[in-house]
Amino acid sequence: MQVRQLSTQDADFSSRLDALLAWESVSDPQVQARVEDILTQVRTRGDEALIAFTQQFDRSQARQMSELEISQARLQQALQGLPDAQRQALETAAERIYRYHQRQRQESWSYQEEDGTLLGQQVTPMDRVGIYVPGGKAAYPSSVLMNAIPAKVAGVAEIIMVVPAPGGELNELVLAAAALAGVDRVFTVGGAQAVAALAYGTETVPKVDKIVGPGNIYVATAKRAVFGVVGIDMIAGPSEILVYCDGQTDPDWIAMDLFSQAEHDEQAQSILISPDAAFLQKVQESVAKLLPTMERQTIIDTSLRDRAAFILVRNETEGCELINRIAPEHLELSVADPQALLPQIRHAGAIFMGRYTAEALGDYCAGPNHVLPTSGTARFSSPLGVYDFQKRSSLIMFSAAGASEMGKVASVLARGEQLTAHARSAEYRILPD
Ligand SMILES: NC(=O)c1ccc[n+]([C@@H]2O[C@H](COP(=O)([O-])OP(=O)(O)OC[C@H]3O[C@@H](n4cnc5c(N)ncnc54)[C@H](O)[C@@H]3O)[C@@H](O)[C@H]2O)c1
Ligand SMILES: N[C@H](CO)Cc1c[nH]c[nH+]1
Ligand SMILES: [Zn+2]
Repeated sequence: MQVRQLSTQDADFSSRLDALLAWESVSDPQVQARVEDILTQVRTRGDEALIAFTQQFDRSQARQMSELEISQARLQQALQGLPDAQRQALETAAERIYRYHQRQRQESWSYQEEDGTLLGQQVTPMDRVGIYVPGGKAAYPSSVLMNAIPAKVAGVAEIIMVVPAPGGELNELVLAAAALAGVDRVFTVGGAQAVAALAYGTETVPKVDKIVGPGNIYVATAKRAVFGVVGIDMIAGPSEILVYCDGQTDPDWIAMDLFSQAEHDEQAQSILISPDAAFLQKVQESVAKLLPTMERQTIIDTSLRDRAAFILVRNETEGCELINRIAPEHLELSVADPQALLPQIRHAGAIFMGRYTAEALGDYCAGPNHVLPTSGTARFSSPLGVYDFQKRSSLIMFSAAGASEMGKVASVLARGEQLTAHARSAEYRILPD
């Protein structure tokens, strides 16, 4: 297995990189068309279509929605039945995620002007959110915690979770994580049909205000399509890792870090950038050596073949420019002094600093959220956080004196816009001299 080798000095470097990064390279017209059809069917036929797609894509035997909902008693049973080591690991991760996210909570604020006018912002939690927990090619109890804990910290009243259960098989850790995090309802449906059910509502699945969470390209494409009907957090599609290395880290470590994201999905993307050509070659040798030892060799192999690249840069500055252009979901700065590089990094979902900071720790238990923007959307999106579950309303309360003063300003501007009802509404409140 030879990973694609690029150099910034190649004449066609830019176009080859663009092709490799393009959203359309994963969400192609067939995916788009299939997702559109699924959304329409679930919107118009509700539960019936949801059940049919779950049979088709997840090999489910279910004939009615009651078979696709997991009771609270079953969630608790999963939590009580966990082996000690798993329960402890889950609780440690949950506690660290909770502690980190508590710092993100935004509070309402206001201030008063000299004439008594009050201005401010009232922060309120969302009423009902849908969390997508992936489950096609792997089970993700960690994603239950990463989705639900910030929603809880924000004070969301009702959390509806969807998770596919291929072949009808339930994952005990996923159910236990839902119990631990306090999820209100769990439906074992996935893919675009689950996104549609949450966005439009069905006879059984309640319509939510916002859908958050990661998923494969069908999920990411569906979330993008329903935005506007509901809120979404971001595009959190197939995983990505970009490692920048000065050439001094053990090449086996770097190869495994690249595998760690490639093993999620054939469409995951792993990129290594270095100014050291000999090091890139060494990592290539580590890839060849380690790949046959991997349980998910086939997925990793396809992902590396189709979507990976090793990129030779002239120097560190050029490396940082390239990082910002790619705007990866995960960035590892595997260098002696990562903090010195930090000021040059503007676009990355999460930045893992230093040779010891394997991205995998962030996936489970560092504390920050692992739901992160992909496909270059880290240019304008942030990690999932408490702020995704909070809304802000502006607060405005004029005193009589304040309304009089600002009434004069508003009147001039309104008349400039030829909106006389606006002008006269403001003028009524102007105090006589
Ligand atoms: N960016 C992030 O924050 C983040 C975090 C965790 C995981 N991930 C990504 O989430 C994804 C999880 O993917 P997964 O597949 O394991 O689980 P998933 O739950 O995202 O997708 C499974 C669903 O995809 C649908 N599907 C699969 N093939 C289909 C087809 N041919 N036509 C229509 N629908 C189809 C099915 O409905 C199935 O239920 C991976 O890409 C992983 O990299 C991203
Ligand atoms: N790397 C994923 C985000 O792209 C998150 C995850 C969960 N479990 C393992 N990894
Ligand atoms: Zn991962």
